[in-house]
Amino acid sequence: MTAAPAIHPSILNADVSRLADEIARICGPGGADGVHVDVMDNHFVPNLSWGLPVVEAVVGCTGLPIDAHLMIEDADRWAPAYAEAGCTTVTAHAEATTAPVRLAAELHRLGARAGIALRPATPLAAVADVLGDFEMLLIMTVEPGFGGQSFIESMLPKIQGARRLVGQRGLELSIQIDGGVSAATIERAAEAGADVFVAGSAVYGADDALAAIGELRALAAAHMC
Ligand SMILES: O=C(CO)[C@H](O)[C@H](O)COP(=O)(O)O
Ligand SMILES: [Co+2]
Repeated sequence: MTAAPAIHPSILNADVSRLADEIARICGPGGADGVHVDVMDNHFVPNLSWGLPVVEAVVGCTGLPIDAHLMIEDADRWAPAYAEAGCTTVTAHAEATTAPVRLAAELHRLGARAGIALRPATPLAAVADVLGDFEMLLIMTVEPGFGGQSFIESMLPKIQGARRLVGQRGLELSIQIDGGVSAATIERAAEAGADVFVAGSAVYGADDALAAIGELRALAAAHMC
């Protein structure tokens, strides 16, 4: 049995003109376990979001753990600054780092947890040998770049494979999924072995964000392996 599920709302589709209020909307009893901040550079993905100044502002306006998902090229160069900015976890894409073990060590030195992310087309085998150096594996369940897409069901075996590997090797590794997470999809992802769930539109598209988080958490908890 894995630990309790964690729900990390993505602020990608929040109202950025009122970001502090939008973050306050997910805080409170039974609220978010962390804030997921998507950084996009219009090179690694065909979209541009925000960079370090906005992430620093988010760190400054909540006591929740901040989870930076870096969809940027040359993560080896840029990721450490997000650790220095106070992010709790900094996740780089496996496709955008040439030295993942060295990067994880640098993030740890700066006081952050290290995450490694996989695009849907990148197999688990690409990172299997380095997972012991990371605290979190992020399995993308949409093509990175945009919120509001449909969950890619064919990622379920990858999640199962990751959970198996964690068990076989006794790793202390969170398995996060990101993209298309909703009340309609979270149960299958939890059954497959995910334990950290990023949800953007399912939370920020709801009138009552706290209720949406509570529903997702309850569904995941009832189906975690
Ligand atoms: O990394 C991302 C997109 O690349 C976002 O975190 C993700 O898409 C969240 O939005 P939604 O829950 O609406 O799919
Ligand atoms: Co993300």
